[in-house]
Amino acid sequence: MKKIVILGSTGSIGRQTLDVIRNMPGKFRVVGLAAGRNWRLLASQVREFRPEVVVLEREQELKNLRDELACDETPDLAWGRSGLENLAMLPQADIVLVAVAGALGIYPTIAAINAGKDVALANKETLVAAGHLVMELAARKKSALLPVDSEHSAIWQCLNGLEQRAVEKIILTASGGPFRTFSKEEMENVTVDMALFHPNWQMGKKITIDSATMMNKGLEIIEAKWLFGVSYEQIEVVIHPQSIIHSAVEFLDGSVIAQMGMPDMRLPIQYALTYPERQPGCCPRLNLTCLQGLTFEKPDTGRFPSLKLAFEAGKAGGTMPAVFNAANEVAVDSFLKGRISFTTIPFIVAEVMEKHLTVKQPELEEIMEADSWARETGANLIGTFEHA
Ligand SMILES: NC(=O)C1=CN([C@@H]2O[C@H](COP(=O)(O)OP(=O)(O)OC[C@H]3O[C@@H](n4cnc5c(N)ncnc54)[C@H](OP(=O)(O)O)[C@@H]3O)[C@@H](O)[C@H]2O)C=CC1
Ligand SMILES: CC(=O)[C@@H](O)[C@H](O)COP(=O)(O)O
Ligand SMILES: [Mn+2]
Repeated sequence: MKKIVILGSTGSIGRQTLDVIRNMPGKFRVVGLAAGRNWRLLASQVREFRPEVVVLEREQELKNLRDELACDETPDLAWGRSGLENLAMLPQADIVLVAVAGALGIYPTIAAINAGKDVALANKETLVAAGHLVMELAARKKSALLPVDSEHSAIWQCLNGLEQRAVEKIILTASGGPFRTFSKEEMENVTVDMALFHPNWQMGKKITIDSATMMNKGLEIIEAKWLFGVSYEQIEVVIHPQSIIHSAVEFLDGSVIAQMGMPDMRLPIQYALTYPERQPGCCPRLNLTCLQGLTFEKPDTGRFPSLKLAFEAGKAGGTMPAVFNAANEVAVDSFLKGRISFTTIPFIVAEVMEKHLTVKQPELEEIMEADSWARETGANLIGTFEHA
């Protein structure tokens, strides 16, 4: 039985991971769970899965959880970044699933790899900000990085052990989000609720906004570069509104292999957890004759500048992708709070990138410094918008 730690168990990926595990009795034992503030949901997960260690973001919610679980057999409890990192290194764990949102994921991912764990990585921001460090560390520690992001799981499945030098290009599919057909002017007036309505996937708020700006695809371009060792010239984004083809690989001989399935994250989660095996699970089946048709379009970088910014950040390298990511995180947060408009998000990211002096081959400390600088610079810019 594989022993698993889930970081971000109360979120969209975390809850779906627990569903996968629930539907594969006898295959997994949940030894650790971490969440942010949703201690009530965490308490019910603790009662169901009986982990040995549980972590929350802050001490105050941890007290609530302790009181809530008082009559039960209580697991070891911890809080904060150190709690998260220690949980990622839990000696009895075989695999750590990282599904916290944002650059916060860097710390437990590095901790898990350092402890020699296999890492099922949903958190794309980690590779965007610190890809060169994480990939090098994983290779050195012989820790497997198992992609969970649907497109990267698809590419991984298409490659299926084939040599990377046989790859001509990676075709990264994108739904285009809720504003795929909107004009620039129409996008200026969209509301938070409109942006939170993804046509195909139910996800956490941050990634849902990223899908609407197509920043998600930008982050995924950089994630793919690190996971599959390709150049940016070998990555093509194709809009595929139905989200049935999760991505494809074109090989040197012209053959294109694509991975298909219903848009349900439980399939890539399950594949990462059972790899290298395939096992029956709870995912809905794809019936090709029931599909209305699969369509494809070129992305429009005029309406969705995030894609262009991602290629620029990735090609600049060094600390620039961390700045790209952090500026986006603050901008998305401000949009969700109603402080800036939707189209201001990529504008803020572009402005912050413009001001940044890239540090080449940065250490983790320099990446985190660049991340903090970008958040502060982004926040100041956002302030000028509010007072304008
Ligand atoms: N959702 C999806 O379908 C997909 C998501 N991803 C990626 O996976 C990651 C997670 O996304 P998603 O599940 O949608 O996000 P959610 O916002 O739904 O979940 C985030 C999780 O992280 C927890 N969390 C937040 N802060 C902390 C903290 N300080 N310490 C510990 N836990 C914390 C939250 O806890 P709480 O709620 O208790 O505060 C929650 O459990 C992102 O990087 C995203 O890009 C990738 C592909 C698809
Ligand atoms: C489910 C998943 O992997 C998301 O990253 C999804 O791909 C978002 O859809 P977009 O293609 O709209 O960004
Ligand atoms: Mn994805």
